[in-house]
Amino acid sequence: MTIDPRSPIYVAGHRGLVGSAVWRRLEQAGCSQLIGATSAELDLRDRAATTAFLAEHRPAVVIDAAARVGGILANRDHPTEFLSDNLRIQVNLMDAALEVRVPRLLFLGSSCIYPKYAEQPIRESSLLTGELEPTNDAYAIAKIAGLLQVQAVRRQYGLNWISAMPTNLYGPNDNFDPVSSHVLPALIRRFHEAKVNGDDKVVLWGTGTPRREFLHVDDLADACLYLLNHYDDPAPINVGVGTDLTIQELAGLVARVVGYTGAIGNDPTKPDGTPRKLLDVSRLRDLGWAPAVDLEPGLAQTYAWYLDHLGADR
Ligand SMILES: NC(=O)C1=CN([C@@H]2O[C@H](COP(=O)(O)OP(=O)(O)OC[C@H]3O[C@@H](n4cnc5c(N)ncnc54)[C@H](OP(=O)(O)O)[C@@H]3O)[C@@H](O)[C@H]2O)C=CC1
Ligand SMILES: C[C@H]1O[C@H](OP(=O)(O)OP(=O)(O)OC[C@H]2O[C@@H](n3cnc4c(=O)[nH]c(N)nc43)[C@H](O)[C@@H]2O)[C@@H](O)[C@@H](O)C1=O
Repeated sequence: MTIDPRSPIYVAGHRGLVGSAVWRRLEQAGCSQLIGATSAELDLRDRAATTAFLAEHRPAVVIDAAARVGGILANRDHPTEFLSDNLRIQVNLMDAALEVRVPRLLFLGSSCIYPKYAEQPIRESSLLTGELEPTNDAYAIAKIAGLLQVQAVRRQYGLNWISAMPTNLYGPNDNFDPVSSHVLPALIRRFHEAKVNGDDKVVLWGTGTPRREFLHVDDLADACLYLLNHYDDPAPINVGVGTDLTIQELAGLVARVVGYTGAIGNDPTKPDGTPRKLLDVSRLRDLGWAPAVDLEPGLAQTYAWYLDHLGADR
């Protein structure tokens, strides 16, 4: 199945980290009928408004990059909203897409759907084989419900919908808020501010020992288009780079890119989360896709973007 660039494509969440990268990638591919709406224009938690929007625009493709997203503390401290908002956003969007029989839909989950102690690297078949990481179990359950909805619609209605499970992402348009962000943008900001203020120590949350895998969002966007053109299977597919590093090693890399030369400490009172979640990306590699952006140049590009947008609202 190949996406027709002249067909209407709705990118839900098109101003976010992922949605904006997907939008850029689709533009690059010559897609001329892109549809987007901010959450102020269309709150996807509003079922009637979502149904009306899909009925009006009748997209041929929907990419669901709209969600309540955040780092480890945001997830830990707001499980109610991470469960409720994400369930409502995805159920409303998929129900509305089903009503108008959208032929192709890509749902985005996350590597946190897999068990906390899954065998590494994590294969798609590990789903539901063990307990979830408690700091993000609400978010993970919402995402698992989303991929099951995709499978149910495929089975019952024969629509060619798919799910992808990306690893931790970073890049332009990320959330750099010190409390609600993920680790990579948080560290870019913290090391930058320490450099500017002449601080001699930056403190990391947790022990620094957890391992994480980081994929540049432009690679994810490219993978999304690739999957829409080449993937047609009910099973979710992992999207990652296939290598990981410790948070302490990541901090060293960010410090080097930012030009911070002071000490790096730890705050073990903050949660570590999952010890490791390296995705097995062999199914995606076998389909013929591989990432293009290495971590260090990707970090440098993201830091340059951060400097260009200092003080700007997302
Ligand atoms: N960031 C990461 O590391 C990872 C992300 N993912 C997945 O990728 C997807 C996108 O995440 P990401 O881009 O990082 O998140 P962002 O927070 O950067 O963007 C989320 C987008 O969702 C939109 N949105 C949120 N709530 C609503 C709502 N009620 N109605 C309409 N739109 C809404 C926002 O719209 P607006 O800007 O208009 O308010 C925003 O553009 C999510 O499904 C996430 O689970 C998966 C793995 C890792
Ligand atoms: C993508 C994925 O992201 C989330 O999971 P996570 O990978 O644990 O998220 P994180 O990026 O916030 O943290 C990664 C690691 O880094 C450490 N850490 C150090 N210092 C900072 C710091 O300053 N900020 C943050 N956020 N973490 C820090 C932190 O303690 C942890 O050990 C899910 O909730 C869920 O949203 C999801 O699906």
